[in-house]
Amino acid sequence: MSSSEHIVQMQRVLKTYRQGKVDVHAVNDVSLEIENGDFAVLCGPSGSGKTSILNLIGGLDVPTSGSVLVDGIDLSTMDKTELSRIRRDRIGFVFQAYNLIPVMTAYENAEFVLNLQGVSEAECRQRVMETLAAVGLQGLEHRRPDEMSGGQQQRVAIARAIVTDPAIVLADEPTANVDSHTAEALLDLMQKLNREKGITFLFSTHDQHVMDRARRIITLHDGKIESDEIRN
Ligand SMILES: Nc1ncnc2c1ncn2[C@@H]1O[C@H](COP(=O)(O)OP(=O)(O)OP(=O)(O)O)[C@@H](O)[C@H]1O
Repeated sequence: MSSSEHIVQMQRVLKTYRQGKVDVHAVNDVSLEIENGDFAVLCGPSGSGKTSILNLIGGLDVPTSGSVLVDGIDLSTMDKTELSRIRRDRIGFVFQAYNLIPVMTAYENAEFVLNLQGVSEAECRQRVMETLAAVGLQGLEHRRPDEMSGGQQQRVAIARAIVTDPAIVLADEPTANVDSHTAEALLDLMQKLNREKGITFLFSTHDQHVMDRARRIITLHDGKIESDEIRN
């Protein structure tokens, strides 16, 4: 398989954190490739390295050694400005705690990054309205986060993550703060976006609902890949 079919390539990645006098290998010599268009899950016990891996792929953290390529770009060769541009333009993030800007409406939260990218007002409007409709928020554009349910807020977060047409969406426990009915609806939405728009999703989760939907389940233990199952 050529590298262009891999949206993520991690080669012999080590991430070591110093905790007091002890070195913790949060990611311990992990090599991992994620295919373009995949719907993949990182699972494993608490502390096994799921968030650390997402942070490395998302350019929020740098490896102690080894390399991380996203969409063919070696993140270690990027300076801070280039890295924040890659994060802004090529990677969508969805977090457990939604991380919306509280004083902004759903529309403004989804629009924010497009403004940073310098997209024209007319194009912004079209893309934001289309994306909010795609995540089922038509008519709620003017609501602020505190006027929406947890599930609706997470839909705004998903809209914000996909409105820029990223290479990959990294979702760190996206269903952890919603009830199981809402979790299923959010997963329906993300699966639809994956199927219809070809957006690659990589999740970290403890949630069986998420694992049940995954095309690939990568299980971590003590910073290492314990098993890697591809399902049809
Ligand atoms: N910033 C940090 N400083 C020190 N140690 C860290 C840091 N981030 C993570 N660790 C350690 O690295 C290991 C892996 O943590 P990580 O958060 O990646 O695990 P996780 O699988 O996402 O856990 P959880 O399911 O609880 O979110 C843990 O031992 C954790 O304590």
